[in-house]
Amino acid sequence: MFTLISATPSPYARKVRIALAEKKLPFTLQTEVPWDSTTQTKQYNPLEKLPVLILEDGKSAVYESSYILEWIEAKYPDPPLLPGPDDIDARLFAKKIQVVADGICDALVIAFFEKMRDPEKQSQPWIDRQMRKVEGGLKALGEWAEQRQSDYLVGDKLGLADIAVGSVCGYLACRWPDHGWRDTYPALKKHWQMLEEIPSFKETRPSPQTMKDKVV
Ligand SMILES: N[C@@H](CCC(=O)N[C@@H](CS(=O)(=O)O)C(=O)NCC(=O)O)C(=O)O
Repeated sequence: MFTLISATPSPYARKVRIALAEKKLPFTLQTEVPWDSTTQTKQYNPLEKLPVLILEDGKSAVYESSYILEWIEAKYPDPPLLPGPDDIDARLFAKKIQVVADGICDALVIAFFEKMRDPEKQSQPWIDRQMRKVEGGLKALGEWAEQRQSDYLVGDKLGLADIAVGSVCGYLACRWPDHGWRDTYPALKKHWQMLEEIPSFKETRPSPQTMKDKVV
């Protein structure tokens, strides 16, 4: 059986948890705080990041969430989470949506840790730059949510794009509860609320974690 190294707030790990559930692939969830010295990520990932999918041999591992999802889709194609090669533009669009969703998460994580520094060491221009990426990314997601032709962002069934967007929206709701994206982008809010009722989303809702070690 697979083991997934995950963390309770991680939007990247949530994508993988949802995909494994949607494909009915059983796995052991190994929840860690990747910022603490106790994490096992570096035993499997030279980049010391989770999520890490440890394969059935207990040693080989796949890491970087978008690559883990590509790996799962290639090895376990049914049910598909991407349009087929016969609809390559839709397939590529779904991956583009994941790029933006993950990029919002990346900027949020950078801003989060910049704000953990002693106030006099924080760079406001650096935080502002990250939050510009968050706002620009959310604007794009909001437009795609408005333009969708079904309940889902690409095609007419749950796919990678929905999983990535649901994960970043859930992360914002968890870590940035006062951010106004739900008022600014009602179509995105409606899409996210629909996703959160799906069992694989319900079972993977993010929650904050407590970091023991000093990170910055
Ligand atoms: N691009 C990576 C990002 C993964 C990532 O940043 N993971 C964080 C944890 S979380 O932000 O997802 O909660 C991590 O392990 N950070 C530890 C480190 O960067 O040393 C992915 O998509 O998998």
